[in-house]
Amino acid sequence: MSDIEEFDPFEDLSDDELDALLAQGAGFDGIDVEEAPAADRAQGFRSGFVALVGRPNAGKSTLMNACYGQKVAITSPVAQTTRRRMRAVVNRPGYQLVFVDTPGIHKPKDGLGSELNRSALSELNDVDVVCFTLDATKPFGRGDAWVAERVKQSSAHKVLVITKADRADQAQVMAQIDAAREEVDFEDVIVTSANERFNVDEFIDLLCSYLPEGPMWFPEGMGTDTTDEVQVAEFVREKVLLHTREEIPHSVGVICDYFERTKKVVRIHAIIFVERDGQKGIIIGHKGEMIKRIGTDARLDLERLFDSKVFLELDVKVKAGWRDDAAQIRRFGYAADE
Ligand SMILES: Nc1nc2c(ncn2[C@@H]2O[C@H](COP(=O)(O)OP(=O)(O)OP(=O)(O)O)[C@@H](O)[C@H]2O)c(=O)[nH]1
Repeated sequence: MSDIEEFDPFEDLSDDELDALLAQGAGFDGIDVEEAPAADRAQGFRSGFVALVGRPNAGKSTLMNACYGQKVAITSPVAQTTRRRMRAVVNRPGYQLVFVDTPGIHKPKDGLGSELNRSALSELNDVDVVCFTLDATKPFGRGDAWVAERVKQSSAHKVLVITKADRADQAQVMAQIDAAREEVDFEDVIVTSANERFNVDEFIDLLCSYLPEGPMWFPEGMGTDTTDEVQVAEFVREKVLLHTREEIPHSVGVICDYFERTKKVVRIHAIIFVERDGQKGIIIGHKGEMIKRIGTDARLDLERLFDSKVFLELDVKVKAGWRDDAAQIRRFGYAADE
């Protein structure tokens, strides 16, 4: 066994050691926006934060990626894919928009679910614009009304964003708009399809029109404040979500505990945590086929992301009941105040 394989942040490290590791960026968001470098800008520069909120699966992450022009947040058909507030910076001449993708707001079934809700709701008053994302293909339900009620209480500008218009007819879209408008007095409504890039640029222009005068929060060229280790953990988790079914996706947490970039190659080690031995067996698969598939798919994505050859090594470990354990949720980086 190599040193890397023996490394387990949950079992071998004290809390202090783990904190020191995390401070270096292992698995967690790195930059505090408050301390982000603010470049001097000519007067009239406008900037601000835009939160995408809505039910799980509404298409928030896909829309943010489309606005950014590259994959920064993972997406999947599995509800509650997003567990971290991911930020993506979009620059336009005279403007800087910082998108904040939030976890889908839902009725929580465990500690993790409650934490995800807290994380999403905490953004509502911390941003300049709140975008209520509403899936055009699903009828407006009680869950949507609940989210709408929270949006209504936000002091930010409010925009209704209908998503997945490519899969809905006009009557469905109109019904969604009418239902949402019954709940909230939106300042604007826009119908989009991230998949077909329909109204994506128009959406960005619309958001820019709401931005207050402000500094450049992130230097040009910095697209996200997410660390390499967080990107790795998220991309690996996405492949688990895409290749597994039923309870597995919700039981999985991933941490990247080794990341080394040289001129020629990126070497990575990540651990996939599940809650039960049976789940570990499913992730590994018959003769290791499943873990191999997850690893290959994640590696291909990471090679694109880092524009480099990547060596990715994965381990699978069991951490029973982590979703109801606040300390573990925090260690994965899924806590609301991360
Ligand atoms: N047809 C179509 N599908 C879309 C579009 N946008 C998103 N989807 C699909 O909808 C599903 C959910 O998308 P996500 O972007 O992960 O949704 P989310 O709101 O971030 O979900 P959570 O992480 O659960 O909060 C995925 O299967 C996407 O491919 C779109 O414009 N058109």
